[in-house]
Amino acid sequence: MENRQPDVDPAVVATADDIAAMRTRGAATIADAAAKALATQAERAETTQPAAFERQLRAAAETLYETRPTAVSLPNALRYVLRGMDGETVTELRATTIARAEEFRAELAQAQQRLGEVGSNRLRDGDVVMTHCHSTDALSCLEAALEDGKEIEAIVKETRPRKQGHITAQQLREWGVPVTLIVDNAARRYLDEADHVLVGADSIAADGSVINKIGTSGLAVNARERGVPVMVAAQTLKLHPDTMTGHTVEIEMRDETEVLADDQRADITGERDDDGLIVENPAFDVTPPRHVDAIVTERGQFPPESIVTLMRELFGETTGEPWEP
Ligand SMILES: O=C(COP(=O)(O)O)[C@H](O)[C@H](O)COP(=O)(O)O
Repeated sequence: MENRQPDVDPAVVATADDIAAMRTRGAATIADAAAKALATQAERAETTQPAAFERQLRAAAETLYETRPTAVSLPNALRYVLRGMDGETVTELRATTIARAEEFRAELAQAQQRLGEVGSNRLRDGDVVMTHCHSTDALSCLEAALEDGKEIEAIVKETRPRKQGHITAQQLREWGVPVTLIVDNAARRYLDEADHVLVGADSIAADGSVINKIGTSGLAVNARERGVPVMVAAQTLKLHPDTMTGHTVEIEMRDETEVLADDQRADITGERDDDGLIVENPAFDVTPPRHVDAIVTERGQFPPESIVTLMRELFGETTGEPWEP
């Protein structure tokens, strides 16, 4: 990523690059990395002027924010850290910002653990869980169930085009969970063997819609038809405050080469200079609340339609750009 903000520390630009290129990915992990990057910016900001310090922190937040548009955990993390930036001198501003970032990261880890315990209560000994993509919140539920001594098996969807299902399979095998890895197209067939669908979320809208990895909505529709409950594991950090005032969540469109490499495109188009072949690569989709049974958060589980009550309690009615004072 080009550093258009001259005062932004190279470490922050590197974090932003990692998020944009998906070397750092998944909503909670992105939020954690962003908070850490703001702490680094605070540590390294070279100025004795409080106003300049604040400007640098806001520029760093903007650089991080511009990486990927869908996971609201990113602006929520930036907003949380910047709201803790307080003091009359650079020394005070630095200390409060770093402390706030550390607090955010600790709370993130705690929330994930608490959420896992709640989600685990929905799982019974011997259950088979179908997963989509790789979600640390969803995995936390499985980890807690295993710690409770429950035997769990998993059917893991590959998750084209980036195959994050492999990361899920790797983690589950490390924990000793029997894993059946399937291509996405086989999900409906294998739903007959599943007791739960368990996914994470990048954002949750005020009406209870769940925005998660592309393919989640189709899976949820099929699960409903098959009578398999759909559980969404999402810390309250995934609640999207702007949706309370009618905004929609932007769905990231990624590069076509993730779907079709240049040589594969050439195989299709041959010698033609073919602009009639269009490849679309949306990274996320929207699952309507009627296809979701429960949203599991660190504050308990909620039917999707009631999530707005929690959002109002947590965010009030006002938001703005994360870097705005
Ligand atoms: O859709 C994805 C990741 O998409 P990508 O790979 O494109 O970032 C995950 O389900 C959510 O981010 C939740 O993850 P977590 O529970 O870890 O926050």
